Order: sequence, then C-alpha cells, then structure tokens
Amino acid sequence: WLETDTILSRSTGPASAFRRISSSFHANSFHDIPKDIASQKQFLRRLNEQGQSETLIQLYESGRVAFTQDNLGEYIKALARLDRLDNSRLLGLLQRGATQGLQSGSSSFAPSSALPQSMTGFSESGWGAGSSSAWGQGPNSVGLGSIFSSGGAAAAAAAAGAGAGTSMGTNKNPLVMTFAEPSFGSQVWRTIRTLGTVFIGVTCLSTLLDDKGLGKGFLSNPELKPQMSSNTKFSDVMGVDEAKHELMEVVEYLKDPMKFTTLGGKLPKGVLLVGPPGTGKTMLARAIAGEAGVPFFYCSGSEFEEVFVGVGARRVRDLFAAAKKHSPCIIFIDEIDAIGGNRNPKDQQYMRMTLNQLLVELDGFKASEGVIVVAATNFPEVLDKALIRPGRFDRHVVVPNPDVEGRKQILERHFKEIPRSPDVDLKVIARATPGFSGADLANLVNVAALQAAKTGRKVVDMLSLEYARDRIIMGAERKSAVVSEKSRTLTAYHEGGHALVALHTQGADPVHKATVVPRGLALGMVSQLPEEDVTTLSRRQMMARLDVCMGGRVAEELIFGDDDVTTGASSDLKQATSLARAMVTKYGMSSRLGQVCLEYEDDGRSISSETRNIIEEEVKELVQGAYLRAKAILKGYEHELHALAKALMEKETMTGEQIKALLVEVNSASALKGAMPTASSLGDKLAVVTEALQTNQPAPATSTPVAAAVLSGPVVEAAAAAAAAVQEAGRQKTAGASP
Ligand SMILES: Nc1ncnc2c1ncn2[C@@H]1O[C@H](COP(=O)(O)OP(=O)(O)OP(=O)(O)O)[C@@H](O)[C@H]1O
Ligand SMILES: [Zn+2]
Repeated sequence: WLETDTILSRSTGPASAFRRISSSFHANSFHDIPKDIASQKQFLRRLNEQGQSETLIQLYESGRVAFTQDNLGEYIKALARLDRLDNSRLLGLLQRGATQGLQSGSSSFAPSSALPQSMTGFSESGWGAGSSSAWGQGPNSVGLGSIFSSGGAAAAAAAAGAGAGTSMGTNKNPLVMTFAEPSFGSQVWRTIRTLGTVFIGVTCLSTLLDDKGLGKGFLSNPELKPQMSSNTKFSDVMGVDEAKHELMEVVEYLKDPMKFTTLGGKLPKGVLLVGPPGTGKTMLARAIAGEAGVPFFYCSGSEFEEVFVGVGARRVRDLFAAAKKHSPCIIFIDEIDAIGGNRNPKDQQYMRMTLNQLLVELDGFKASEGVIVVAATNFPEVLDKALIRPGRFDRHVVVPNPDVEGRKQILERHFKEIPRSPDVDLKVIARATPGFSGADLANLVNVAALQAAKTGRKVVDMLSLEYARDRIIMGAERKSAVVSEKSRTLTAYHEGGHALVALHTQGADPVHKATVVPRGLALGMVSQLPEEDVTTLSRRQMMARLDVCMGGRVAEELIFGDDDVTTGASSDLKQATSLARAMVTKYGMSSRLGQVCLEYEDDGRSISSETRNIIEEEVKELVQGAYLRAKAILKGYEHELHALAKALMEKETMTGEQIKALLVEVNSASALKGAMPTASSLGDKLAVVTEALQTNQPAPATSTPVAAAVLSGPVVEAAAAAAAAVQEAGRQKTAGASP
C-alpha cells in the first residue's frame, strides 16, 4: 500500500491539484451564493439534494464558500455521491496539511504542549496523525515527507487564503475548524483505503496459500466431492476371492442398512484392507462402492498432513461431515499408516492430533448411519492399537499377492483389450512370475504390449512376454554392453554350470532358461521355475538350491583353474550362505544345534559365542558340501558342460527344453562314437562321488578353526534374506557373474 500512496501523491501531486482547483475558478460563475454561513449551508445542502453535486464540488474547491464543518460535510457528501472521494486533491491536501502542520509543531496552530493531546485525540477517532505517519513509513518516507510538507504548506496557505476570503477566521478559532473538518472526510477515505488494502492482502494471501495446496484445508473446504462414478465391480478384481467374499457382506449392508440391524446386530464401521502394495486394495474399495451403488470418498493418509502440520484434524472432520451428508457411502483412506502409524516421532504430535480426530469421528457415528470406512495399509503392524480396537477398524481383510491361478486370471483380465498370438500360454507366464502383485502383472502386460509394438508385431506373443518378465525382474537387457570374449566364455561356463547342476540334482527346480545376455548387474543368468508356487521347502530342495548356487563357481574353477575364478560368483555365494544360515538358525536343520530357532529378539546379541562358533561351522559345512557335490556333478558331466557353454555362446539364450534336447544329442553322439567312459575318468567320478557322499552325511564336528566373526546383525539379516528367498521361491534366478 505504501507504493500506491506514493505514486498517487507524486503523479497527481499538489501542483496538479491546484491546477484543477484554479481551472475550476473560470468554469463557472456563481451569482447567488449566500454570504452568511447558515444560508450557505442550506444552499449547499439544496445543491446536493438537487443532484448538483458537481457544481457543489467546484464551488467548494474554488473557495467561494466558507470552509466550515457543515459545508465540508456537504462537500464530502457530493464527492461520495460522485464516487470521487479518492480523487479529491483538496480533501487530501487539507487532511495532510493539517497533519503536517501539526507535526511540524507550528506554534500558530496549537501550543506545543497541547500537541500530544490532540494527536491522541486523532488516533482515538481512528485516523489522523498516528495513521498518517504510519502510511509514510518505509523506503519512500523521505520523499513522502517532503511532499507532505510542501502539501502541508500549500494546504495551510489555501486554508489561510480561503479563510481570508470568507467571514471565517477572525475571532472564531480556525484551528478547531480546520482539524475537525477533514476528520470526517479523511476517516471515510482512510476506511476505504484500509478496506481496499485488506482486500488486496487477503486476495494475495489466499492465492499464495492455494498455490501451496494449503487452501484446500484452510480457506475453503477440500474437494470433498464423492466420486459417484465408481463403476469398478468385484468381477474386475481377480485372484482375491476370499477378500471379495468377506467384503460382499459390506455391500449387502450398504444396499439396505436396515435389513441387517433389525436384530440389533452390529456391523463393522471400519474395514482394514491389509496387504502388499499393488494387490488391488483400492480396486476392492471402489468395487464395494460400485457394487452397492453408493458414493465413494477417496483420500490418502499422507494427504492429511501436507504443507502445514495440524491441518489434518480439520480435514478429517470435514471428510466425515461430508460423508454423513451422502450416506450410505464409503470413505476410503489409503495408506492409513501415515496417520495411524508411529513411524516418524518428529511429527508425532501433529499426527496424534489427526489420529485422535479420526478416532473421535469413528466413535462419533452409529453403524446404522450407513457410513463405512475402508482403510488400506501395507504395514498393519505399525498401526496404533487404538485404531484397531473393536468398534473401529476391527475387521481385517487380507489382500495377499495372487497365487498361480490368481496371476493367470489377472493376466487374462489385463489381456482383455490386447490382442495376443495363439502361442501365448498365460499359465506359463503365471508360473514364471511368483511374487508378482496385480499391479506388477498389469505392468508386465503393458511392457509386453509396448515391446511387441516396438518390434513391429501385430499381436503380443510369448517372446514379448518373456522379455517383459525378465526386464521387470532383472532390469533392462544390455545387449550393447561390451563384454570381452574371455568374459563371455567364462559367463557361458558359469551359467552352464548352474544349469547342469540343476538338471542333475534331485529336488532342484526345472531349468526354465539360461542366458548370457547381460542384464541389470548380471552378466548372465539361469532361471528355474517351480511347478507350483512354493509355500514350504523341504531339506532336499534347499540342499539342491545350495548345490545349484555353487555350480557357477565350480564350473569356472574346473575349466579355467583355481587362479582364474572371478568375482562373478559373489551373489551366488551370498545367496547360498544366507540360505545355509537360515537352515541352521531358523529351520532346525543342523544336527549339532538341534531343532532350535536361533533367531533372537535382541538381534542375536545374547547368543553365546560357543553357539555362534557352531553356527558358523555348520553354515560352512553346508556350503562346502554343496560345493563338493556340484564339483562331482560337473566333473562327471564335463563333456555336457563344454557343449552347453558352446551353445550358449552361439545362441545367447536357451530355454530349458532346448538345453535338454542339446544334452540328449551330445550324449547320443558320444555313445555312437562308442566312447565308453575311460577307466581313469570313471575312477575320477567315483572318487568325487564318494567324497560328496561323505560330506552329505551329518558330518562329525570338524576342527576347522573358525573366526568367531558372527555378529548379531548378519545372522538376522541372513535369516530374513533366506525367509524372503523361501517366500519368493520361484524367483530364484541364479544370477551369473556380475561385473
Ligand atoms: N487383483 C487384481 N486384479 C486386477 N488388477 C489388479 C489387481 N490388483 C492390482 N491390479 C492392477 O494394479 C493396479 C493398482 O492396484 P491398486 O491401486 O488397487 O493397488 P493397491 O493395493 O491399492 O496398491 P497400494 O497399496 O500401492 O495403494 C490396478 O489399477 C490394476 O490395474
Ligand atoms: Zn552364478
């Protein structure tokens, strides 16, 4: 506002004001202006009443009438009528001149001792000296001050001149008149200016706040409009039949709230959908609304606290208020752990406020009001206990990752609008994608469709789907990566080693594919596919996994020698070690330690060092045994390894079927040649097999000194890794040499 004021004063300053005043002198001639003050007042009032405001203004500004309070009142009325209060130079000058005169302490106006008093009087009436100096503050105050003082002088002169031209100012006190007169006008003026300023300020502020997203909860109501068009149906959500079944009841209830409560039974107010990300929790909530044909309010827990903390509680209140107006309806709160969790202690106080408000709202409506609150979370364990108490979110519906059949159905669903070639067997893709969520599968179909289009195919075929799967699991192929011939050869033997051990080990999952195309961080990989989704693993299966893991390193060693083994096997070794550790500490598969679970709450700190040593020895023994068995197999089938590595280098990628066919071919060729295993090779084979058999027995305690380096962390971490490995069993790609 300072700026506006300055510009106004400068551009149309006192000089131009005087120009106008003086020009109006000639514009009109007034013959019949009464001389005495009382009649002047009557005269001016009449002018106003007759609508001759313009004349009145000119008359007053020309100084032809007395500057009395009454006359000034009429003048201001006229200005107000013509909406020119803001533009009246005279008014401004009078007002400023008076102020300035006061401030400069002109003794002719008032005794200096009276000054503070009159100033007080002014500010009490809400205008005058106090506010005037306030307007003048700031960077321009010097310039303003000088304008003011010249204005003040001019106004004083004008007032004096005017006073001389009339019968005023002799024995009457002109000071009182002068101060009192502008009071009314400037009050109006200031009020208007203040209102304008406040208006502009509020407008700016609200724009600013809106920009930051705060306006949503702060100035106006958030977009609390329900979505009526939820046309998602239960039939759209696949592979979560149990969850659908449970939620069907909620739908029935929403369709006819009265039907359920006649017997006094209580329905849940809150349903908590629990499950990993992307399993269709949002879809399910939408489907409830869609099936029941009721409005659907969506909000996300993290939305409640965005820019400014503390807004959350208010938003919760608004949300429930809006929902009650639209009942029966569904409120869906995604990521409820953002408010109901206890993850971030820093924000806890504000989160608490939001959470408390949510609890209040949940308690505050009766189940019969027909509002059902559905919430979703990936972390039910972090939820505040108060939230899951009976009467609140007491019904939990688990929405797990889909199983094989579920995955197949979800794939079917997402293929509804996408043409596919007849060779596409979704069952195979479903088997090859354990651990995938619904959202992952939707993404898979999308990536496959894009890939098919990119390679100029009319339909999505199996190749595109395989491509999409590998891409999602392992990262993009790096066909252009420069891999030296030596490294490629080594990779081929390494992957060949994994594949052969898998093919020749009982209990190992069938080989799905082997490749030496670099992908993500891996230089190659062998993927195996379990027939079914794995829920439990037998000891034999785990041993087989250990063996397959070791196959890569063993092949490198056999072909290139001990000194040329590479770092490539590090992830294999890591995987094998963590699995072995889980077998020992978690699954009770060590004869020396017995059937105990060694996963301690305190990160294993309380495990005795003795036990730790034994754990280490047992783990080492398991891995070592796997190494020897893998070595036995690869030594025995070395000719197969050479053939497979050669084929892999040529073809880059081979399916399990192709590998089997190749091995059959290789073996029949060598049989045709009549090449019976030579005595020495037979002896070799026997030697390693016996060696392996020995280690497969629950071996007696070896006296290998093992550094007691098992720290608490790794034990738990490895166990967790192994658990994850078991859960996502099928995803066991045996990654090849990493760069
Ligand atoms: N069971 C399913 N059937 C069909 N499509 C699904 C299924 N689950 C997920 N999808 C697909 O994944 C997308 C994301 O699902 P949705 O948003 O419902 O997951 P969510 O469980 O709510 O995830 P988040 O926990 O991350 O919020 C859906 O739009 C849909 O295309
Ligand atoms: Zn490997």
